[in-house]
Formats: sequence, structure tokens, C-alpha cells
Amino acid sequence: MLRIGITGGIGSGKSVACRLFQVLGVPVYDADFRAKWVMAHDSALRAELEQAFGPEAFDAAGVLNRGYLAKVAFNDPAQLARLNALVHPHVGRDFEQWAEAQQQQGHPYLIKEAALLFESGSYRQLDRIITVFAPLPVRQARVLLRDPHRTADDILAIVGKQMSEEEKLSRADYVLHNDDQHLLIPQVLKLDAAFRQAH
Ligand SMILES: CC(C)(COP(=O)(O)OP(=O)(O)OC[C@H]1O[C@@H](n2cnc3c(N)ncnc32)[C@H](O)[C@@H]1O)[C@@H](O)C(=O)NCCC(=O)NCCS
Ligand SMILES: Nc1ncnc2c1ncn2[C@@H]1O[C@H](COP(=O)(O)OP(=O)(O)OP(=O)(O)O)[C@@H](O)[C@H]1O
Repeated sequence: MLRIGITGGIGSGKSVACRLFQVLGVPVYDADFRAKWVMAHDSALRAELEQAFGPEAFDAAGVLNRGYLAKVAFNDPAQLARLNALVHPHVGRDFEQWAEAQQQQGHPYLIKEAALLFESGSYRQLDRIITVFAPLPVRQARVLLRDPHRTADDILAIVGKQMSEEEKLSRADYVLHNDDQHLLIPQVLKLDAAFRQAH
């Protein structure tokens, strides 16, 4: 069973591309979502997060305080490195368990979606990598629409914490162009056919 990774900068369209693969019946692992899930549900990790970032890491109801953590981590490289070092190993193990379960079900391939596939080293768990690409102004406009609580400066700060698009493109096996010039669906159909044939 092929393991395909999908990465790309903030707002490039990873989640939209993954929704298309899901429609085609492909199992998709969403690393951002699962990262938040393990942060909320793994009691050892919760304790480590509280120790590292203070009791504010969770609100009074025990819910992960994403706004607080985003402010702390996206404005301080040392804090972001600390957060990544705590969370990424859990996500790596969680993905392995999920991938093994998918294996039993006979799918020709599966997908892992992650903003930080190269940065976190998790590309090593995968056979092929797709980078979704859109120019920065397009990504900024899309994220401002999607996340009304984020400012243009917040987005630039996050962009500055991610690997450059050039490097992600040069390390990818495939590129999905998701600007306003190329149609996404035909590109996804082509890759799906290739992965099924390679199976
Ligand atoms: C700091 C957190 C709580 C902020 O949550 P919030 O809901 O405000 O933002 P969200 O998760 O949607 O992230 C916004 C965008 O920032 C980017 N991003 C997320 N985590 C990181 C990171 N560690 N480094 C760089 N960029 C990141 C992604 O493009 C993402 O879509 C959250 O991003 C988090 O827990 N990050 C650490 C876990 C992680 O690395 N996840 C990403 C890959 S597994
Ligand atoms: N081709 C497109 N045309 C118009 N809007 C798009 C297109 N692709 C994505 N979008 C929109 O842009 C926003 C960002 O897309 P998406 O959430 O898929 O990006 P992402 O790469 O998963 O971002 P993040 O790293 O922040 O999670 C979404 O609101 C999505 O609906």
C-alpha cells in the first residue's frame, strides 16, 4: 500500500485537495487535526504542555487554548520548537497506528496531510510527496477569508516559520498547482490514476 504525503504552505489548499481524494475513496490522515486531538486527549502530553507553557495552555473547561498557544509559539522560535518537539512524536505514532489499520482494508493507497511534512521529518514515513502550491498573495487572501481572527501579519509570521515554497517544491515528487490559473480536479484525477496503477 503506497503512503502519499501532501504538504504545502498555509492556505495553499492541502485540505481542499485532500477532500477531493476522499471523494475518490482514499483514506486521508489529517495531521493538524490529529495533533490537536492528541494534545487534548493524551494525559501525559497534556501534563507536558502545561509544564512547558503554563496552565493557560488549557482553559477552565480543560479545552486546548489554541489562541494562546498560537500567540506564544508563532511569535517565538524557541517556544515553537518546544511545542513541535512535544507534539510531533505523538502524531508520528498515531499515524503509524492509523496507517496499519488502513492496510487491513485493502485500499491501494493512503494520504497523510501535514503542513510540516518535511520540517517534522515525517516525510520519512511516506513513499511519495505531493506539494500543493499557490502564490503567497493568493494564500493570504484565502486565509483571511477562511480565518477571520487572523491578520495579514499573523499569516506572514506563520509563513516565516515554515520551509520556503521553493524548497518544498524541489523536494516534492509531484506538484498540485492550486492558483487561480490551473484547475485542481483534473490534476487530482491524474495523480489518483497513477497511484492506483502503481499499486
Ligand atoms: C499552535 C496551534 C495550537 C494553533 O492552532 P490554530 O487553530 O490557531 O492554528 P492552526 O492549527 O489552524 O494553524 C494555522 C496554520 O499554521 C501552520 N502551522 C501549524 N502548526 C505549525 C507549526 N508547528 N509550525 C509552523 N506552522 C504551523 C499551518 O499551516 C496551519 O494550518 C496549532 O497550530 C498547533 O498545535 N501546532 C503544533 C502542532 C503542529 O505542528 N501541527 C502541524 C503539523 S502536525
Ligand atoms: N482553488 C481554490 N479556489 C478558491 N478557494 C480555494 C481554492 N483552494 C482552496 N481554497 C480556499 O482557500 C482556503 C485555504 O485552503 P485550505 O484550507 O485547503 O488550505 P491548507 O493548505 O489546508 O491550509 P492550512 O495550512 O492553513 O491548513 C480555504 O478556505 C479553501 O476553501
